[in-house]
Amino acid sequence: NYYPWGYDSDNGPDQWHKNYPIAKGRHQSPIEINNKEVHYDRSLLPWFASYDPGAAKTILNNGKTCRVVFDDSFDRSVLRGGPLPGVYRLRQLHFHWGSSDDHGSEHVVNGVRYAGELHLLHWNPKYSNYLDAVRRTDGIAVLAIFLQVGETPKPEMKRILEEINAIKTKGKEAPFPNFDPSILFPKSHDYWTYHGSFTTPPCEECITWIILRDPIIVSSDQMAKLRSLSKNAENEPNLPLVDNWRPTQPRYFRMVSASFL
Ligand SMILES: NS(=O)(=O)c1ccc(C(=O)N2CCN(Cc3ccccc3)C2)cc1
Ligand SMILES: [Zn+2]
Repeated sequence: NYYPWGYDSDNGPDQWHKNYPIAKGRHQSPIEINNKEVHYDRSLLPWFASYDPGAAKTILNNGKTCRVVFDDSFDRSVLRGGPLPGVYRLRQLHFHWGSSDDHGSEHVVNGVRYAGELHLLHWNPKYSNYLDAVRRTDGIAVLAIFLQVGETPKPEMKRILEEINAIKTKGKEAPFPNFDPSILFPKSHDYWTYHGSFTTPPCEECITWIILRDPIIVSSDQMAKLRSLSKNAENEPNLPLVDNWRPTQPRYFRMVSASFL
């Protein structure tokens, strides 16, 4: 009796371990980042993204998030440097957000919850494909950027949010050509990094997390736009797609390193 995972009380984060035992592992994400416990590592290198706008393909609503998919059939859009041993291919980006502006991010910084969190997922092409990379501790790299509500929103977010009307319900997909997600990055590349997992099932512990210290500013209206997505299919009763974030998990004996002082 397969019952899909979600974020409700009967299929939410506290239940995931029943079908995905790794969810109770020792390297789970997200986590709380506390400045007092961070290791300031001056040897950490800067990271670089070299993205080809032509790699952007489609934007979709899978009932769990809003995702933009990129062509990852060769090293076309890559992330490198920082804690990474080589180049990692950009495969998709997606968001997590709350039901109101005061929460919605997955990682929490010194007790601060942001309105949302943008994840750019990359995989290590030393493995034959994404599904193989998911099974390796150095298989995946996710660049995470916090969304903070403010008065001067980032105009670059508009392109994604304009497409929301075309993907209102689960299963809807629309062409999303010619988009370079690095236009969404904040000015500073300062980051924290640690080893963790997918924040959704299958919760594989294959991710090198690179979390930018500085958020990007979005407007309350832009967050409302994300909340206008539905997790149901077109012909079903409307269920708002909100609060698609996993609570923070135990850090156990993991080190969080910072690239900045
Ligand atoms: N929030 S996050 O960045 O951690 C994140 C969460 C989920 C995904 C995601 O789309 N998948 C995780 C595994 N992958 C497919 C898959 C691989 C092996 C077994 C089963 C299924 C789908 C990507 C990023
Ligand atoms: Zn995510």
